Amino acid sequence: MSKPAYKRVLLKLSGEALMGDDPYGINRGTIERMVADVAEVAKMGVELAIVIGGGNIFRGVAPGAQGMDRATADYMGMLATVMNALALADAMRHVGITARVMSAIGIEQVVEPYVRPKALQYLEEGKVVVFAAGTGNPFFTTDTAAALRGSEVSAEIVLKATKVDGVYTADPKKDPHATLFHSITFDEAIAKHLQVMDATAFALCRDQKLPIKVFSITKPGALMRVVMGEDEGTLVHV
Ligand SMILES: Nc1ncnc2c1ncn2[C@@H]1O[C@H](COP(=O)(O)OP(=O)(O)O)[C@@H](O)[C@H]1O
Ligand SMILES: O=c1ccn([C@@H]2O[C@H](COP(=O)(O)OP(=O)(O)O)[C@@H](O)[C@H]2O)c(=O)[nH]1
Repeated sequence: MSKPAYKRVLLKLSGEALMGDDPYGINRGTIERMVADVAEVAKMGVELAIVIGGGNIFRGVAPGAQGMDRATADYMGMLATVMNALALADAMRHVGITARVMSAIGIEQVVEPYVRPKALQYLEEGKVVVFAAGTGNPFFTTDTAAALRGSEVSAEIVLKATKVDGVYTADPKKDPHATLFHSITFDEAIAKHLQVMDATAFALCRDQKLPIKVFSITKPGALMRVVMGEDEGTLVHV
């Protein structure tokens, strides 16, 4: 049997993808499918650090957050990622995967704080580490948290599992003529203002020479193909 292409990866799971076809929240079937994909990869011995988004929960409260101070709304978004992280870790437990949630903001009664050496230890022990609360700072995104944590734990690649199957010339949800890139450089992605990830995340990965693979989380087997180094999604590179 062929071997995985990576020993340690940082997987960014879209919060919004967790809602499946629901208007907001966590869809049971969707999270179970995602976790099944993740478990398959973890069981091959790939060390997995996960950053989870929060858009699925934040969407539900967004009408009430209108006009709210940006930083306050961002802290709500970070708390939303903590809920997703807890749900994800619990779903992993159900399929026999040991996961540890670490939060970037102090919330000790609920989850342990992020401590880099501890995270590295868990990864070496074969546990899945779920990073919650993004970077812990407002005005950032969980994509930037993925770039940051990926750099901190020396992941070989950031795998951005999202709702589209790669990076397009324009947002494929809005432009039916958009075409898919097989690969693209960080500088090109930033210069073209491609919105699939924010510029802060792209710039951090570029400076750390940490490649990103963008692929679909809803496409069956896509995560496994990416981990096996097969042709799937878009590679963003230096
Ligand atoms: N050039 C592009 N290529 C691919 N997707 C794009 C592009 N521009 C905008 N998008 C949009 O970016 C979304 C992914 O980014 P984001 O909203 O951060 O999702 P996530 O929930 O995965 O963090 C896609 O669902 C897609 O609609
Ligand atoms: O370091 C961070 C990470 C996240 N957020 C907030 O948390 C929300 C949820 O994260 P994101 O939108 O990146 O998740 P997604 O659903 O797109 O994966 C963001 O909109 C921000 O408001 C933040 O303020 N700082």
